[in-house]
Amino acid sequence: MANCDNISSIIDRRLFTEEDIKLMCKRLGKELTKEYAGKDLLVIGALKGAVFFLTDLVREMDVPLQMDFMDVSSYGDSMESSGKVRLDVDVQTDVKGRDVLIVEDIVDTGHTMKYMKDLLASRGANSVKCCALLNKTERRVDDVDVEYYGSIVENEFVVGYGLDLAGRYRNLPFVGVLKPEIIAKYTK
Ligand SMILES: O=P(O)(O)OC[C@H]1O[C@H](OP(=O)(O)OP(=O)(O)O)[C@H](O)[C@@H]1O
Ligand code: HPA
Ligand SMILES: [Mg+2]
Repeated sequence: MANCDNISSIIDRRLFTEEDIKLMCKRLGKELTKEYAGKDLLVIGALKGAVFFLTDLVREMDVPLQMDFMDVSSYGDSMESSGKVRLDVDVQTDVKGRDVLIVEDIVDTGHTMKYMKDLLASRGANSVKCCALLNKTERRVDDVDVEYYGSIVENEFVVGYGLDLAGRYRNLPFVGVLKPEIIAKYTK
């Protein structure tokens, strides 16, 4: 395990500052307010990565909505997807006939998003769209529509604002890239 005495000792580069993220949430909140006006919206957050983005995003949305969560994971302690999505905790809400918006921190290979979209659609949701803070298009394996996103991100492993490496660094208030020597401690 790598120690994290302070942020500057582990971060190589900051890609998205707190201000950048705030602006993305505001822009997306406005777009989603238009999209879901007059609809019976159910927002589903993908735990654990989406937790900060979801709570900031929904507070920028001026529509009545309900929230639920699904705990899905496929990375474990690795920087590569296992290719298998594990559903640890399911939603408690009946999605039949509902307009569903899945909120994610990142769409990378697309395995997780495709899994969630297919599952919720198979349960009879009226519509299933998604909103991700980051869209790592270069790494896509599964062809899945990402209807709303904050920014495209290059093919680098990022942490912060919910995004983790082996469960750590989620609580950084910005998104950045770890120093190579920190990554090395997790990959040897
Ligand atoms: O597009 P993909 O290649 O599937 O990657 C994206 C998914 O991977 C991460 O979750 P992870 O499995 O690490 O679980 P976590 O959200 O609990 O960190 C991230 O939060 C997304 O849910
Ligand atoms: O770049 C990433 N960082 C953290 N978690 C992730 N899950 C998929 N891609 C990433
Ligand atoms: Mg996740």
